[in-house]
Amino acid sequence: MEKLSAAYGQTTILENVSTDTLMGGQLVALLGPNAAGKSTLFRRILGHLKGAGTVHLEGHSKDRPICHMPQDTGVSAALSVYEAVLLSRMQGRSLRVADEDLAQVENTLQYIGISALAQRNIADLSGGQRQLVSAAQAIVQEPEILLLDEPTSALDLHRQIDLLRILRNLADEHKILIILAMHDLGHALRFTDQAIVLNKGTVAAAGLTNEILKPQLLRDVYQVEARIEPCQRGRLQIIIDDVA
Ligand SMILES: Nc1ncnc2c1ncn2[C@@H]1O[C@H](COP(=O)(O)OP(=O)(O)OP(=O)(O)O)[C@@H](O)[C@H]1O
Repeated sequence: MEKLSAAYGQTTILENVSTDTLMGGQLVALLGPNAAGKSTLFRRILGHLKGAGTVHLEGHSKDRPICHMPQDTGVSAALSVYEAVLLSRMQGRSLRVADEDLAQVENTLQYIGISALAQRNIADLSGGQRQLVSAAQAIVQEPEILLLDEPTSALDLHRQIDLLRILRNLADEHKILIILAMHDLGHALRFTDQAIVLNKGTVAAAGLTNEILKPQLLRDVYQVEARIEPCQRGRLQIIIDDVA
């Protein structure tokens, strides 16, 4: 990303957002307070919003390499989970459904742990179940770049960890670049290798997650007094002492 900007009407939201080259195999946390511009940056990367700057995309092998899971996973269609995931798989492809497509839908439902929901109507699911279906709808497309907007916000603790492990695995084994807008800095420390911190539409910090998440940054960006210390098992933990 090179000097990206974006605006809604006359209101500038993103200014001069640049990053180092992001690579397949990385799980990148896109962090920052509410309204910092995370979802807007996804829209700008996808080209849904125009603005100055350039997104350079190199080395991809598909016509549609990027897949996006939006924050709002509201549903309107009366579809089963299986149909919804298959429909996502077929986006931008020929209308003929091949055996491979059906197999990929089944594999993805199993991978995400929602095979038992396959025949349920998506409108009847709980918020967390729906969020897992949305993740499946993105993953089933086998993208090379995956932009996920707070994909664990409706999940219980166990399923948050499950999904983050799945994403880590997708990045490691399938060399997908995954950018994950998220608020849980502990999860960011544990699962992601890189982080981009947005604050008021500009990049406050970017680099290795465990190098940039420091007390000073948490103070400046989140107005929180915190320490980052290893637990007995050596994992970095964020300990909040106070909020301004
Ligand atoms: N469609 C829109 N029209 C006008 N302003 C918008 C629109 N979408 C977002 N904004 C504004 O742009 C700013 C950035 O919003 P954005 O959704 O990108 O933030 P975010 O970092 O994803 O926030 P959150 O963590 O709360 O999801 C906010 O001030 C928001 O009100």
